Amino acid sequence: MHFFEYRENQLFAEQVPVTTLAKEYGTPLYVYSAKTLKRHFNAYDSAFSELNHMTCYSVKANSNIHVLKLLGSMGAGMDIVSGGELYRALKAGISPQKIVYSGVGKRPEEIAQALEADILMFNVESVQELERINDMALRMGKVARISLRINPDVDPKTHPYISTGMEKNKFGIDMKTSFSLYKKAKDFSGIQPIGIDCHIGSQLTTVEPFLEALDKILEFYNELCSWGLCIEYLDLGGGLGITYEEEKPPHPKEFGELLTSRLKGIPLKLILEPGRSIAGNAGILVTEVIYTKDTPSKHFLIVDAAMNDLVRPSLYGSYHRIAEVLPQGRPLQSYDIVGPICESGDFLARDRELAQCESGELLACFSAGAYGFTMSSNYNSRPRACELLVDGANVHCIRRRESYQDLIALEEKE
Ligand SMILES: Cc1ncc(COP(=O)(O)O)c(C=O)c1O
Ligand SMILES: N[C@@H](CCCC[NH3+])C(=O)O
Repeated sequence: MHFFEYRENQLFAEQVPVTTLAKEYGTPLYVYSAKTLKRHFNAYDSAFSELNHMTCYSVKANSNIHVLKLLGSMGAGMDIVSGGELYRALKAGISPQKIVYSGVGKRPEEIAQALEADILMFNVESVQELERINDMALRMGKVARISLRINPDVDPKTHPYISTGMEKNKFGIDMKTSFSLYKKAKDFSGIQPIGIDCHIGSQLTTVEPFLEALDKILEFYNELCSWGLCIEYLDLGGGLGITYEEEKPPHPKEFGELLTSRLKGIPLKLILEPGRSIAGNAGILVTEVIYTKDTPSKHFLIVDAAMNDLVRPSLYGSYHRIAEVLPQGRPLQSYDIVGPICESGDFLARDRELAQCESGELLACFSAGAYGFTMSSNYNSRPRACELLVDGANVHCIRRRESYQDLIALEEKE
């Protein structure tokens, strides 16, 4: 459920016509709905209200500091994967005690930054990383709270590029090695194991893989308890999918109920790291048709948003619904909707049925609030898009459009 709706035959972002936004801020343009972000966060967070839990929004999904502030004001913690994301989270006023740090390649300076900030815990992804955190904590006179990220070898049944919990993936530590590491943890005086972590992938549309992973993790937890190792936190990561096309992922409520029934009575504090399920359907990308072009085999709509703005279709073959901002009631036509970038892989949609369009018309690309702007680049020296946050009738420009000067700013001599 989101607040991008057609009224009076035109698309609105909450109370504001999208045409008004495009006129004032230009295109390509990311538009987020504050009401949708709040609704999604509440739906997710309240689904676990019977459990002692903390919802740590996954910053990588949409890391605009104003989005982080909004979610932080609702009580969200943050899941981070880099020093840059830590910087953003702290700047957004998130308490370090609500920050968990995942990622396979934490660099020494990033570990130092997180130790300095005194974050809640590191989700450790390798033996060498654990040794490094221990050494650095000792040198800095700190004790690092950690979880091991377990790789439970479960198939999440999602796109292979975003599967993270199978043995062949680079993420986490296999169960056997994890057992021996928890046993050895007492030799690491700079480390305090306080949790177990697991994140098996993104855009999961069924609950079975989550439950399969959870069962394995709970067995693991019982084993740790039998050795007398007291773990306080169970971090189950993110990964709950959304509807882009016809997927029917479980509603957060259903997801919450299932996990609650498995976890009730177990003395663990649950951490969740949702990203896409909070931000995905809270954003659209607005683009203008520059040209229409017919070739012997295709009808092309050449639009002003490209793979540098939204890479998901090019990278994963992902589907994003695309529709006219001002429907004209014209007959349908099959289009390839492509950007101006010099790559044949630069497309937002292929062979897509859409009402016939003309140059100058606006299109909205839906479900672009997560992994949209955060994965954008300057390829072909294209300034990155402007981001707006609409809240009722109020419009906040939360990132201005980049300028040509911005493109070269870091290349100029001091
Ligand atoms: C460690 C970790 N936590 C949380 C997430 C957020 O996942 P999603 O956006 O699918 O909820 C990711 C991304 O897949 C991740 O790598
Ligand atoms: N970037 C991916 C999700 C990756 C999640 C990060 N672990 C997407 O757009 O679907």
